[in-house]
Amino acid sequence: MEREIVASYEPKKNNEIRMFESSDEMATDLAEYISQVSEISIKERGYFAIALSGGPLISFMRKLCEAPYNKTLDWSKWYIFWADERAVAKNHVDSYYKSTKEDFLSKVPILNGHVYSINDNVTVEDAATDYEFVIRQLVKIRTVGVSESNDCPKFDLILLSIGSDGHVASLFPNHPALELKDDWVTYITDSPVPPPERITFTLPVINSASNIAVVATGEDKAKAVYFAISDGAEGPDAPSIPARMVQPTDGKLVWFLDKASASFLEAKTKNDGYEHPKY
Ligand SMILES: O=C(O)[C@H](O)[C@@H](O)[C@H](O)[C@H](O)COP(=O)(O)O
Repeated sequence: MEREIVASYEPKKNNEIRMFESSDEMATDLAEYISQVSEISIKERGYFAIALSGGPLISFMRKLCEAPYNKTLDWSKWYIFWADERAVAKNHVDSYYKSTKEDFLSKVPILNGHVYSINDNVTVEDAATDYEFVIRQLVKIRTVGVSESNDCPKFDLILLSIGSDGHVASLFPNHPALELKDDWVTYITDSPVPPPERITFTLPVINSASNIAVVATGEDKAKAVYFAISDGAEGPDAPSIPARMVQPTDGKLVWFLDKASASFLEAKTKNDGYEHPKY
């Protein structure tokens, strides 16, 4: 007898879930997705303002440095930001700027003047204030768009990766930074994942983006992914998963999942007697 397939998780409105068999397939699709979003943004606004973050993201963007994208994309219209950054020197091994420069920026013709990295010569608090100021200037002249629902910047694309605790950017479970409503950029000094000092976009800024993509790889993300994606998922940990609070106001959210990170979702969907662990 055929098993009944029931979708026992309900993806939220404006959420799309893409699952991949291999890292290569994910990288191919992510490059195509970023390319399409950049083309649409440049056509509609004349610019492409993209915010990056850490984790495996940059390696998944590797195909943008190859044909056809290295030749076809209008790189002169790209503006680079970071949704979060570790407060370390730009040449420090922990710096997202450093790894992004080495693995992406040095391989494509993005203009140096369009790369907005964090000031690494000041305290983490001042770095957050400076970064918000810079973004405010760019919103004024509309290099970065503005949200129709609030005065937040409307990045064309914010790329995030998810940690095993469900953190996105440098927004960690139960951290007061999750509650901020008026700040665009904030700082933390107590990150549970080292290094402790970081700056991060706040949830209102993330959720005001036109497009958000979250990349998840590895079985250690399966629980967080399930709680983040599934509206109906319950459990004491569920409400504290920061990735669950990522929900674009007017934009669209796409999840890029490898098989391991999607394993709880798939098990729940198949209704094949799999007893989902209770959290
Ligand atoms: O310092 C951090 O906050 C981490 O580097 C984090 O941002 C990372 O993106 C996730 O932990 C996923 O990374 P992996 O998929 O490599 O586990």
